[in-house]
Amino acid sequence: MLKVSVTVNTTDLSELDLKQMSQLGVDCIDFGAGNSFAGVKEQGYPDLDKLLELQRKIRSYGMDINRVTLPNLSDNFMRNRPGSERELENSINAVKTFGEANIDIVRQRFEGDVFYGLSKSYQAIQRGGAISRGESLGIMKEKAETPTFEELEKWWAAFQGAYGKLVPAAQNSNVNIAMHPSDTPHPDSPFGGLGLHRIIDDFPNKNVGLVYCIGTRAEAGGSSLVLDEINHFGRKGRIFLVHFRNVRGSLPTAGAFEEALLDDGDMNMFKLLLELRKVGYNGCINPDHVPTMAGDTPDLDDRWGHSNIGWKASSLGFSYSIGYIKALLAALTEFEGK
Ligand SMILES: O=C(O)C(=O)C[C@H](O)[C@H](O)CO
Repeated sequence: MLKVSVTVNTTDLSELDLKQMSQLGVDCIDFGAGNSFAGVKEQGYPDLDKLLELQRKIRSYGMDINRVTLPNLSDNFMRNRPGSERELENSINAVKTFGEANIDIVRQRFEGDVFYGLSKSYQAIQRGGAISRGESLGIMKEKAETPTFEELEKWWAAFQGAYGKLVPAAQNSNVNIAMHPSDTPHPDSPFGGLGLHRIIDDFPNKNVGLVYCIGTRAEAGGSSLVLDEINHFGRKGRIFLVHFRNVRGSLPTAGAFEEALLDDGDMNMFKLLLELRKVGYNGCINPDHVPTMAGDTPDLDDRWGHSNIGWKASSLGFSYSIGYIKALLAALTEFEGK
C-alpha cells in the first residue's frame, strides 16, 4: 500500500510535531540529517538504545520510521585524507545499527555531489504572495569552475570505494541503500542524471536504489524525463522512496526553475502517481520541499535558498501537501477499482 512519509531534519521531535503529523494522517517519518541522531557526535554513529527509544515514541503516535540518513561522508573522505577510514567505518556501523532497529531505507550523503555557484538562487513570488525557491542560470553572471573529467573520476572512485563496503553491509543487515539525485542537477554533477544509472549498473544488487526525487528530476527535464525515469528505475524495482513535489520550468527549457505547490507547477502529479503505480511502486510518497505561506516558520537551508525543506510544526505548506497526496491516493484506489 502506498503511504505518506514526511521529512524531518532533526531527531528532536516535540509532542506538537508528532501530534500534528498523526492528526494529518502521516504514516511514516524520514530523517534527512544523518548527524542528528544521538550518538553520532559522541561515537561517530547512532546509539541503538536511543534510536529504539525514538522509534518507540514515533510508534506510540501510530507512525513509524521509514528512511534514515547515515553520518555524512566529508570532503576529507572523498579526497582520501587522514581519518577517511574512520568515516566509512562509522557509516558501516550506522547501517548495522539501523538494521538492528529494522529500518528499511538508509541514505548516504557524499560531499561534492552538488556543484554550487552555477545558478543564482532567487525568491520566487507565487500565488497570493507565497514564497518559493527559484534558481536561474542566466542571472548567474560569474559561474564557478566545475571539476575536470579526471577530478570527477577520482570522485567516483571514492564513491565506489564507499559503496563497495556499504552495499554488502546493507544487504547483511537487510536494509535498502538509496541515493538522492543531486539538487541542483547541473550537468555532470554526479547524481544529476546519468550518474543515477551508473550507481545501478555498478552495484547490481536489489538493496541498491533511489530516493526518487520528482522535483529534482523535473528541474533537470520536466515531466517527460520524470515519467521516463520512473518507468526505467521503477521497472527495475530500484525506487525505494518518492519525493513528491512540483516545479515550474526546468534548467534546459527555461534556464531556470521554481519550486511550486503540488497543484501549481507544470506537472500533473496524478499522472506521475499512475506511472509509479504502473511499475508496481509500493513505498512512501513524501511531500518534500514546499513553498512558504504566510504565517509559516520555514525550515530553511542555505544550500537550497528560499526552499522550505522539512517539516516544521504548523506548516501550512506541508499540511496542504499531505492532504493533497492523501486525496490523490484515495482517487487512485477508486480509479483502480481494487
Ligand atoms: O532527502 C535527501 O536525502 C536529500 O538529499 C534532500 C536534500 O537534502 C534537499 O532536500 C535538497 O533536495
